[in-house]
Amino acid sequence: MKLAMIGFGQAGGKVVDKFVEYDRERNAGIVRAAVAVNSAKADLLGLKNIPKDQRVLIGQSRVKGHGVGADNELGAEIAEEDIDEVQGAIDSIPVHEVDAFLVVSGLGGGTGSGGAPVLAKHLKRIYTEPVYGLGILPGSDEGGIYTLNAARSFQTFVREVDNLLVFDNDAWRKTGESVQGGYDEINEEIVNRFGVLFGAGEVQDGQEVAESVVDSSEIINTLAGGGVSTVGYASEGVEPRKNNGGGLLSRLTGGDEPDDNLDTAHTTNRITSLVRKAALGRLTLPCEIEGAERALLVLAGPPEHLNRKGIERGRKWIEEQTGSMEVRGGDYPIPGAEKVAGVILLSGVTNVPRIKELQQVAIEAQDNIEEIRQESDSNLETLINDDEDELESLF
Ligand SMILES: Nc1nc2c(ncn2[C@@H]2O[C@H](COP(=O)(O)OP(=O)(O)OP(=O)(O)O)[C@@H](O)[C@H]2O)c(=O)[nH]1
Repeated sequence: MKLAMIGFGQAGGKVVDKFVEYDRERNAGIVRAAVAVNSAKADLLGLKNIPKDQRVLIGQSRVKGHGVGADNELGAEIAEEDIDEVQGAIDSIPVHEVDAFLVVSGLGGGTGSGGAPVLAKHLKRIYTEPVYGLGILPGSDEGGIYTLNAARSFQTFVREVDNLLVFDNDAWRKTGESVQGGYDEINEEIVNRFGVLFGAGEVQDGQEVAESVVDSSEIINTLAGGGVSTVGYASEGVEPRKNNGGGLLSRLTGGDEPDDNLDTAHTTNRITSLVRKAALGRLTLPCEIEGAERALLVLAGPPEHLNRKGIERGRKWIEEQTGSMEVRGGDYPIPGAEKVAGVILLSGVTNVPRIKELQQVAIEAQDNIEEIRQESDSNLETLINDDEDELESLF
């Protein structure tokens, strides 16, 4: 499907920048337009692929291009104040050619955390196309203020978008490695997973169209109904069939190769196991899949390694696991690809212990911050006033 992507804040900008690169390399046709919005000038300068005239600096009069320093209330305020400048960049997007908007942001900081929900609300008011969010949760080692920001932003963002796709940095941290160091790899993972998902339904001219190919309306219908979504992914390398599959020998022998049945069974089994691995492995937002309201299964790879039976079996299995009656599924044929990938979008998930944990830590952080603020006020009073109150201030 064709998206207008808007990256808000540093993480959002970097991820959208990477999406543009992914799209260009694979000719995937997902990113119809890309915009970056930030209150920090340096972050915008660091981007490589988003066109310069599509990078919007907001809040200049308030923060002079230096960012909001993890103050997401300020982030929300300046987004509201400068929404016309953001709209200016969006005005140059041929919106009639996009299927949806995707607002991408890290939820732990200030600019994106506060600004992304404001932008989503604005877009929904103006356009009829769906507005999705891609929200990135901070690592649990990032500290109280990031957790508090994320919990408040999450709550607001979910309400303002048609669906919030979530990626949890914490679940993707490698052991012994700080989240900071691993961002490049993490961003690669984000773009890869969501790239395959959104790339489905965007068949390019001249590309093969399988009978059960996923259409972008199936992605939209899976996301419709709102709430929170998570994505599972698994892949397996395959030998691209040499181009003589339909070549001279096979044509001379009538087309069918003798081991075709065996191949079909093998392909079906591979798909079934990929579906299980994708659903039971690491999700972008770890959660219980039972109770997910809707799901979409996409099998991407060379057409000769995809088959309807495998997808049907996978779909049934997901129905059993989630208890959902709305499980869609289909192919995303990529001729010449060297792997088969199974992607599962689980939409409307509600059993998410990670969010409950985040909220708990956020409430503690909020209480602590308030306590420390009060204490520090009284400590300062004690410091600056002499014990017997004998001194008088000048004015
Ligand atoms: N996945 C991923 N997460 C990131 C990246 N950079 C930052 N983050 C996460 O995003 C959160 C918010 O950080 P930023 O996006 O840098 O913040 P900002 O929106 O620019 O806001 P301020 O810097 O406070 O003005 C952090 O807590 C990290 O968890 C990145 O490149 N990839």
